[in-house]
Amino acid sequence: MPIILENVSFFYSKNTPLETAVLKDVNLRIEKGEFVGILGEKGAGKSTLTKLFNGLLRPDSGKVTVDGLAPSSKEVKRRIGMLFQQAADQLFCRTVYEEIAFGPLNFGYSRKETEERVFEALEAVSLDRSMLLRDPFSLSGGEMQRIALAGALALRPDYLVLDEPITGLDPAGKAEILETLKKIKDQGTAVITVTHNLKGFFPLLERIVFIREGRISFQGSRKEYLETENVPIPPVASMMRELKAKGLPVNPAIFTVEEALEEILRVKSLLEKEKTEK
Ligand SMILES: Nc1ncnc2c1ncn2[C@@H]1O[C@H](COP(=O)(O)OP(=O)(O)OP(=O)(O)O)[C@@H](O)[C@H]1O
Repeated sequence: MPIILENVSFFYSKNTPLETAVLKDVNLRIEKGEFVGILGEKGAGKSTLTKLFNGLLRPDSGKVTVDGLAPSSKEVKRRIGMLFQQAADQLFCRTVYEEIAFGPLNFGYSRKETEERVFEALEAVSLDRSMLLRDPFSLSGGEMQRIALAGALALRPDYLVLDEPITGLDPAGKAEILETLKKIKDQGTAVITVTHNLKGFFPLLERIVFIREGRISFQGSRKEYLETENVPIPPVASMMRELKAKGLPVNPAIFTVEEALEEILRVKSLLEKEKTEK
């Protein structure tokens, strides 16, 4: 069963002079196993939206359910793993082991079961067991992010919700997290990420939800997204669009640099063939 939002509206500081309507009549359904990108301008309401999924915030009107359960239930806290923007802010234990074990122990799993989950989660984020006794704060930004991710994975969530998970990481750290997320999704966990980083995420997204001023202004596939006006698109898609506008018969619905190269070479050989035939 999915995460379902029905006619959801949300205000900060409701019934005060500072009242701000952030989400307006949002309808959304996220299925298990999907890779969904939540995009939109700054302040559009993306982070607020994700906080409704697991009850960190409650809607002022409308309804949120997760597999038919209320977001405030403890089971939903297990089913939805959350990872916020600055992973370091989410870490607070003395060792990497304690950090990853925190969730399972808190949910009452035995020491043995917890240990199994710690090892499994560490493997999922491609880190070595030699790391377990390290102080999390002695790690690189990318490693810290992966430890925070492992902490969320140790509860074997059905949905992983991330807010700008690669912001601030170096290129190697970004690539590691993207690869890990792809693996997690391939194993059946839904990955839902708020991001401005289209370059990194676009090739992975199966569905895009675009928020504009608190409303969903678009939801659909990457291909449909690229056909939409007034939305930011990845640099590679923008280049293909320009080539098409210049009269080259390229397919503009391209998501990765590798595909772009292949498409450009295809068109090049097509044009050369046409020229020799004339
Ligand atoms: N705790 C809060 N109290 C009052 N207003 C808030 C609070 N958190 C966010 N807001 C406001 O709500 C609106 C939506 O914020 P939100 O963080 O959900 O947007 P966002 O789309 O995630 O933005 P960004 O891309 O900049 O992270 C913004 O105008 C923001 O200033």
